[in-house]
Amino acid sequence: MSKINENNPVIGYWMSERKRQKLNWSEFGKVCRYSGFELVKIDLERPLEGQGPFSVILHKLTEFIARNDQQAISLIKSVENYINSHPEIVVIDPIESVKILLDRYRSYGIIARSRLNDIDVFTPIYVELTSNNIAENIKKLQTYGVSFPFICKPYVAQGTNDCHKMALIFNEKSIVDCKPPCVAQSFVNHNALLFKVFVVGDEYQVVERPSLKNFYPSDRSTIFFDSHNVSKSDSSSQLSILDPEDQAYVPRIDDKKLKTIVSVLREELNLTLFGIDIVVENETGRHAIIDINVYPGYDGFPNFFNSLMNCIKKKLMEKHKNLTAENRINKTFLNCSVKVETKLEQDDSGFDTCDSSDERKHRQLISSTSINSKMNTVSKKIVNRT
Ligand SMILES: O=P(O)(O)O[C@@H]1[C@@H](O)[C@H](OP(=O)(O)O)[C@@H](OP(=O)(O)O)[C@@H](O)[C@H]1OP(=O)(O)O
Ligand SMILES: Nc1ncnc2c1ncn2[C@@H]1O[C@H](COP(=O)(O)OP(=O)(O)O)[C@@H](O)[C@H]1O
Repeated sequence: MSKINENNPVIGYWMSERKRQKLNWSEFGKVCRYSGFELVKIDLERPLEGQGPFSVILHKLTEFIARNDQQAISLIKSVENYINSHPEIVVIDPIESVKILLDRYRSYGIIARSRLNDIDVFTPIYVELTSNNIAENIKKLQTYGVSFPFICKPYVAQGTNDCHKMALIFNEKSIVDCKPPCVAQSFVNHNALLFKVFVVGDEYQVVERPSLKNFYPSDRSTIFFDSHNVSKSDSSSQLSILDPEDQAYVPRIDDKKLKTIVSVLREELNLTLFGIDIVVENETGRHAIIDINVYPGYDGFPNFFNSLMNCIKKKLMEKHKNLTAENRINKTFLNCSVKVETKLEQDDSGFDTCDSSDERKHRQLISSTSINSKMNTVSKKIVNRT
């Protein structure tokens, strides 16, 4: 086992204590040490500048990004500033991409506009409701074609206490149960089976989870539920028990489609760690994406930490390659400029070509590129590749 020394690249991370425990994160510390990395928890209350240098920053800051108070805003701002002034660091994942996914309306828009349409993968019809005016909401639902029953989902997708509190609405008189701002989305019958896809860079794993049973428009009153009581691996909600006539049919996911879904969304979202929730519509077999999550729980993903390590190494290699290329381009550019200046002025141009800031950044990264030689130390297992 390699020993940590000052030259070892550092992975700075931040996630809540709850998530650390859920993931059994100290095991990842061992995987890091084994691969020659040091894993250090970032102290968000201190300036980041003094805590590095980091080769990688891995974070789940959704609870701060989702909050709108001054303290959370300035905390995220300072992390963003630090990241912006250190382009040599691999960031998993870009805060800008995370922000998009925390907004359900925006993430559905990305799916709806993507080329997933071409393979008949869709997001169920949705509309945002921002007002408490019932007549206005009825009109909006009709205009956009949202049908009964539909699910009312809080605007914010992750990171708050209320973001998993949903309402299943069966008729017009219950529209009063919508709590704007929210997204109203047509309910797709899918025989209570949810396919959860966990993505780690170019690897992914699909697990099956319980989901809501089939529902139809009716006079019944609204069903309020917390999604975490329905679709976790150990959930056993009454809402998931199929009616006897539905029990024979078992939805299947199409592996080819799944592969395309993952590769299109990786590209669209610019994320490394995310989860996609898919249901397969009864009768048509069409695949509907109903939710995308930032840095999910990976419950059921075999050897998640090894995959995460492999992914980090690949991303460092890519970053190294890009910075080297950028550096080469800059050098060429500088050389040209120097030549032009020399020609024009027949004089010392004043350019300092030997220690550009890019080169300094490059050196900082490369001090950690003993990484290259460590590329193959982690056993490579798993799964499907995009
Ligand atoms: O693991 P965490 O940080 O508790 O976050 C959960 C988790 O990502 C969970 O995903 P999954 O592992 O069950 O797929 C997400 O659940 P949903 O798919 O039901 O949305 C949650 O959104 C995350 O919760 P949080 O809102 O606390 O970020
Ligand atoms: N459009 C939909 N059609 C059918 N069922 C849905 C739909 N959207 C959500 N669900 C059900 O509600 C649950 C929670 O919805 P989801 O959007 O994934 O919320 P969360 O982000 O809280 O997990 C899903 O696991 C699924 O059972």
